[in-house]
Amino acid sequence: PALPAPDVAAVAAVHRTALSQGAPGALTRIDEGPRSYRVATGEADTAAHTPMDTGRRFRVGSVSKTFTSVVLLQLVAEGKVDLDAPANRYLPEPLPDERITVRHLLSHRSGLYDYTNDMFYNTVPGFEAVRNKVFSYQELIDLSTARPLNNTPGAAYSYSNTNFVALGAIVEHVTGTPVATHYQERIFTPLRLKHTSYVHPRTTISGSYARGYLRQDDTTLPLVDSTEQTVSWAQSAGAVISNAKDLNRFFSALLSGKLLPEEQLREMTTMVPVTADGKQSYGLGLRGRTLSCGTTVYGHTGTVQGYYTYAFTTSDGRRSMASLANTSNNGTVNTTLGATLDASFCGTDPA
Ligand SMILES: CC1(C)S[C@@H]2[C@H](NC(=O)CCCC[C@H](NC(=O)C[NH3+])C(=O)[O-])C(=O)N2[C@H]1C(=O)[O-]
Repeated sequence: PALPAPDVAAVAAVHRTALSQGAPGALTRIDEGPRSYRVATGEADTAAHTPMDTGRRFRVGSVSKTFTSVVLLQLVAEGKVDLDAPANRYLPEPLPDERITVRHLLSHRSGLYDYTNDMFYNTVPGFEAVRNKVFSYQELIDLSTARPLNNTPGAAYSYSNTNFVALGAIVEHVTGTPVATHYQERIFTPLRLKHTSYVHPRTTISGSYARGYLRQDDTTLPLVDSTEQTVSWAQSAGAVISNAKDLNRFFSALLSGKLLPEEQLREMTTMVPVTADGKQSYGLGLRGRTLSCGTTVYGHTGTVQGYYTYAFTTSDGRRSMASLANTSNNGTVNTTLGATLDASFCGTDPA
């Protein structure tokens, strides 16, 4: 059945609410075949008072995990990696539990502790301590394995950046090629994602971009401009830079079968509920959300210092939406921004 037309006025209202809650700016772009709907609100740069526009690039955070999952699943299709083999078969140094499989990493069921819980316990000091640091994959994995597993491998869903750092290490160890090359040759170039890049450990964003503003734990203090950073604390778990048009093209291509063979796309989109109401689910590097109108959309969310992202598409990839608010450490804004999904795919304000 055809989806109702996007409610662009409702998208604009969501943006205005996000700004009232502390976001300097917001943008949403919806693409459906040749049609696009664009809404930009507030400022991309609060010092220069530059207006936000929907073409601006931004750090996508954990939306990067879906790019990493596509690379990994292409390697599975090429027979280079077995989803249900122990991850240790493909790693230079072993994880502490042989039972952790590649599939456990992709579905956040390994139990590996998320080192960012400690790294960013104090938001701004934690960020300032790492914003110019360069980590190896192994250093990040070691931070995680210094703590016990959250759960027996496979026994529970427990989201952890460590999983997608380990997957980046697997890609590089198995192929001898950096993840940046795989992203470029397997995804960015074939899909003509001209505004998408992986430039770790460079700290600057090229072209036209939105600056990001991190809210302090003492919310009475001013926002911190967090735009320039290596994102080395995340790498294959969060360091991709893109824009709304490219994210829409990526998720549309993915769900319409242009990036993975049918078998691997079926594995990726085999979703497991992760909330009690069953409205949120996780597959392999892919989030599912069932909206107020009953439509389920597939994509990922992202939180990186100064940037909240939602990037989702319909099960057939016909309609895609990407939304950004250029602030973070502000859960109210993050929740508010999520209402662009209902406005974009259900055509109504959320009930
Ligand atoms: C599961 C998430 C939400 S967290 C995970 C990843 N982002 C991070 O792990 C960064 C966490 C610290 C970010 C920082 N917060 C603090 O420092 C709080 N003390 C801020 O808000 O900028 C990402 O992206 N994922 C999101 C996702 O997948 O949606």
